[in-house]
Amino acid sequence: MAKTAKTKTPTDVAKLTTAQAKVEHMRLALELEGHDRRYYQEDAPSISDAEYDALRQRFNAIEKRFPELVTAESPSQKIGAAPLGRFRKVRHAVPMLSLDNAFAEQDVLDFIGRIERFLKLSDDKIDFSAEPKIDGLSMSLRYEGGELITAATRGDGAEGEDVTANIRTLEDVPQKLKGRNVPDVCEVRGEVYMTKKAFLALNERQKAAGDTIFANPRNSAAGSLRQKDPSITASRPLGFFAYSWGQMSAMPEKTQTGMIHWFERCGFKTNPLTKLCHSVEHLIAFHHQIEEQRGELDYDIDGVVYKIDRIDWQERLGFVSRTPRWAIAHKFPAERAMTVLRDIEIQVGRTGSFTPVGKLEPVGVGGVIVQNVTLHNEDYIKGIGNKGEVLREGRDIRLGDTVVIQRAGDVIPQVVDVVIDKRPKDAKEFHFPKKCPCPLHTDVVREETATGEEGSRARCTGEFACPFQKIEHLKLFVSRRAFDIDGLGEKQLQYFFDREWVREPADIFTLPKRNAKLKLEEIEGYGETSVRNLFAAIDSRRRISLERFIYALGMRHVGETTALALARGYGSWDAFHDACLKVAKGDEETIAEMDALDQIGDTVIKSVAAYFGESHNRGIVERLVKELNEIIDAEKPKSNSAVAGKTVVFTGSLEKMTRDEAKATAERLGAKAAGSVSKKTDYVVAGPGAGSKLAEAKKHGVPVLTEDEWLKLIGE
Ligand SMILES: NC(=O)c1ccc[n+]([C@@H]2O[C@H](COP(=O)([O-])OP(=O)(O)OC[C@H]3O[C@@H](n4cnc5c(N)ncnc54)[C@H](O)[C@@H]3O)[C@@H](O)[C@H]2O)c1
Repeated sequence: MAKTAKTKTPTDVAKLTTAQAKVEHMRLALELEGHDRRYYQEDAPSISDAEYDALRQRFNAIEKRFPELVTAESPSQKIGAAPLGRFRKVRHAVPMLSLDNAFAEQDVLDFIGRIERFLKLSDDKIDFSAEPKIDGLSMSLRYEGGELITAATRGDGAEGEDVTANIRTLEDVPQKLKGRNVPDVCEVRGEVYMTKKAFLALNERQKAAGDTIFANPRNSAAGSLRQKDPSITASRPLGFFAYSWGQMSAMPEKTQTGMIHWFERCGFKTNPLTKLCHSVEHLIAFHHQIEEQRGELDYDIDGVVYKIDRIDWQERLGFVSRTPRWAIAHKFPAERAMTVLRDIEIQVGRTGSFTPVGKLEPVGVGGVIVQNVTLHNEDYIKGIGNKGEVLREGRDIRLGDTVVIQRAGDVIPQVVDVVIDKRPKDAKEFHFPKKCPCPLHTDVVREETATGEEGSRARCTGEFACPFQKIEHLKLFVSRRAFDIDGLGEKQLQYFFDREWVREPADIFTLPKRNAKLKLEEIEGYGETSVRNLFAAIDSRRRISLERFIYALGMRHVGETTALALARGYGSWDAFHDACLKVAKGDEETIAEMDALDQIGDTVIKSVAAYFGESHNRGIVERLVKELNEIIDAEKPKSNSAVAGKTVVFTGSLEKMTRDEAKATAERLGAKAAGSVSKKTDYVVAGPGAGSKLAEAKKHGVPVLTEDEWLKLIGE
């Protein structure tokens, strides 16, 4: 049963204790990682950009106050997300970076102040190139001998996806650069976007054909570009504006604006609103002017980018982790609109958590028709929750209310205000369900937070008995980081689920056996080849690593990192399974053993106990294991390597591997990969763009290795 709500507003960062900061830092890092994955890899964000920016600002404020919490893995050090396996990977010759954000004018003044101090300027005049910030996706186009040879997305900044065939279908991208004396190697970078008109027309066509409806032009541009079949990309109207460059064998110009004109001479389109500004007043006036024009533009923009015009100064200023020091994005405030809330529906997620979704009278906000709005949780609807402090503290949301919704280049907008004057007499209070809307009508409880307190989210207690959770769990089971079954995406899974062909993970593995009856090849969209490929993909997963297997079980609070920690801690499935059964029975010794494992605490243990305490779950696991050939033991960290017991910090961008890979290799060899440099650090491995950590290493006399030296040291 739902307990009484607790009113909680986040503690001011300045008042956080070290312990509180650590917990919140970890929680926010996990939350941001999830959002990054959904946004960059799946083109399907679940919160608005404004909400995301607010989370990130708080996260950054915590790291600023507690710099010891910054690790190489922190979202503040990362760009975008690693490319998915769908496309060939392309390593960028020069990393593709993100941009620092300014929200208020003071942030812009601070940015300029930092530049003046860094360059030690006194009377020198700084010129800026001010450019609309196009809300699309960045692209790097590599030309050799003037010919287009590769096109890659940003990915995680170091590696992107090879989308050359798709990019070749864009009219705005020349196959061959125009003009004489074009440098031998030119990497032209810019933004791929879809106009608002094209986006609305595409959605109409998608709707008529019963296909995916895109949430906004950015998503539809990303989705249209990242198609396996280039003819689909060709049928979608995508534009490209050039504004930047990567590797250049020679620089044809000395300024940013000069380069923009050069791009035009090469045959590219550049944004016509770009302006050379000579002072901060100029920049701010330009920002206001573009903000006013924003609604009339045919493409989405979410701010203005200011860049130092002189390229030699850009080079001197360099980078700080994921952003250049010489540029900043001055964002626009979120767009708002007023509409009526008609209904509230409850969506049930994989772990049974409830998300109330507000059904709105459709309204246009910044070129997008909005019909749904996330209402987060019960407290939020009552106006008392964490998110409730946004303008409407104390004001609840009722069915029939006129609400102000906000969207900032985002997908799921949020309610920022309730117009009490417009509240109709018959506006109805919303009673949060005490039973799950699934056919089983299971009880609902309030979720616990990572620190064990009562959270604001409600959750169905049905676990795998609840059909809503079952399908969500199956989606996780086949996802890329779990069993990763090629050809078995959400759509196919839903199809099989609705026909009761797949109701639990083991059913996936018995599909080939049952096909004589099911005849998948007769389903529309399938054929003999695709069914053969699907079965081959299923068979190839009958051998799986222990950490993936544990993650795929979908236990609450057991994400990838925890799954890895458990796998490493127990080594084999038998040992882990045995421990889980004992934990479920309350065996104190086994609980203490699990508790002693690195990164495992009370919350995970409770969740393991709850999961294996259910006979239904034990049956699911048992039937699944029977279908597999091998659950591969987890590799225990090696202790006889040259780096066993050493502490290493990776900084800058690495050329031959991602930071994640580097860290994982170090850990496998028994080293500890730390996030910050101290006297205790044994090695700092520094790649291009290394900043403060390199300076720290020098200060403490810690040996600094190049990536190659590191690889030599570990014998790879
Ligand atoms: N809603 C979510 O769940 C979610 C998740 C992750 C990120 N986001 C959004 O994405 C933003 C962060 O994304 P990001 O790291 O790509 O940074 P960013 O979008 O704030 O800025 C960097 C990007 O701006 C683009 N850009 C457009 N015009 C440009 C120009 N003229 N010059 C240079 N760059 C230009 C480039 O693609 C570049 O990669 C956040 O502020 C957030 O709003 C949202």
